[in-house]
Amino acid sequence: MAKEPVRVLVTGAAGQIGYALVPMIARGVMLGADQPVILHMLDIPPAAEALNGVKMELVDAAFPLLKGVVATTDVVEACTGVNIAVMVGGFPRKEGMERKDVMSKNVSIYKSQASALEQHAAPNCKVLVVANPANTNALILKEFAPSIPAKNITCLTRLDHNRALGQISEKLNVQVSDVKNVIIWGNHSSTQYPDVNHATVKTPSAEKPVRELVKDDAWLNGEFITTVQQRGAAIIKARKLSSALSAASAACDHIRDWVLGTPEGTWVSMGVYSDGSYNAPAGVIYSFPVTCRNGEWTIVQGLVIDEFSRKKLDLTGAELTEEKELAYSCLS
Ligand SMILES: NC(=O)c1ccc[n+]([C@@H]2O[C@H](COP(=O)([O-])OP(=O)(O)OC[C@H]3O[C@@H](n4cnc5c(N)ncnc54)[C@H](O)[C@@H]3O)[C@@H](O)[C@H]2O)c1
Ligand SMILES: O=C(O)C[C@H](O)C(=O)O
Repeated sequence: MAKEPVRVLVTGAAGQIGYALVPMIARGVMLGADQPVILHMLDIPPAAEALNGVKMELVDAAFPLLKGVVATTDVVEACTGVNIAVMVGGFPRKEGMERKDVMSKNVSIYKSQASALEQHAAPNCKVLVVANPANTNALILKEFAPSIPAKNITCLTRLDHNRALGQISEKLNVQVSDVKNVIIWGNHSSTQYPDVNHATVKTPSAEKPVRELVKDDAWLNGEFITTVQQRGAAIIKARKLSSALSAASAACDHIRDWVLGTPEGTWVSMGVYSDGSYNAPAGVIYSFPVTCRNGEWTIVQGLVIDEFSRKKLDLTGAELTEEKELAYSCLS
């Protein structure tokens, strides 16, 4: 029997991530090749015409899984009945700006959209915040939507996770699909800590630790980390626009693994409401290694954190605490 369609909201759908993301969702990349979807697309009035153009293209693409499209500038209409909300709407970072610089513009959007989601989304709606500052926008959304369970509100650090996999794959000249269990700790910002201490590569004989294969701790503790931390800025410099296709693809990976589960023996990175695991600050949205099963994520526990890593986990945690304060000062 055919499955009931799932309603997926994409805010900022007329923007560049939106343009890459909505066809992926309509093709089944996010929820599976047998899962019909109804797309809800929200943007602001100046983008209404462009949004309608995206809707026209979705119709023209004749996606078999796409059972309906709502394209609107009305936040209530956009949020009504949605099962999944991918929050991309906001102002992107331009060259030379830190993600914090876009804070005041974006947190107020997340405060008001929190209420709309709380009141109108389907029960148990899963929320992924992509727009920067992603962790803090997600935190504000959580704080101003108190009836949505905290476990349902996440932010995107899967792009950073995938970037780390990509760097290791390039360095070792192995397939990216053979690399797993990197971790992004903390903030989706230049203080994030891409950690390979538990990462492995599938080789013809066995799964081997990344450190053993790379045999270059100076690179792993230096250039590798800064490359991943600065990748967003490098893309902006090269494209004069922030990453879009990789961000859209990572958003699909994030939701797919959350809903359908992570493969056995594999974890992924998600920004989730911190319970203080690994002595990260509690009460911020912090990126942890997680596994997912039955639509729920669980933080992987018991990983050994060495002294080098400890400092980096603390640094990115301190930035999130500071961002939280800044966000509240922007809102007051
Ligand atoms: N977390 C990540 O890994 C990651 C990666 C890439 C980009 N980003 C962030 O994602 C966001 C979107 O990037 P983009 O390149 O698509 O930007 P964009 O400017 O192309 O698109 C953003 C869209 O949001 C719309 N918008 C603005 N305010 C809105 C509101 N109140 N409600 C609904 N829509 C609204 C704009 O009109 C625009 O169409 C930015 O904040 C960017 O920094 C995050
Ligand atoms: O760096 C940015 O602002 C864009 C995005 O967050 C990215 O990581 O590509």
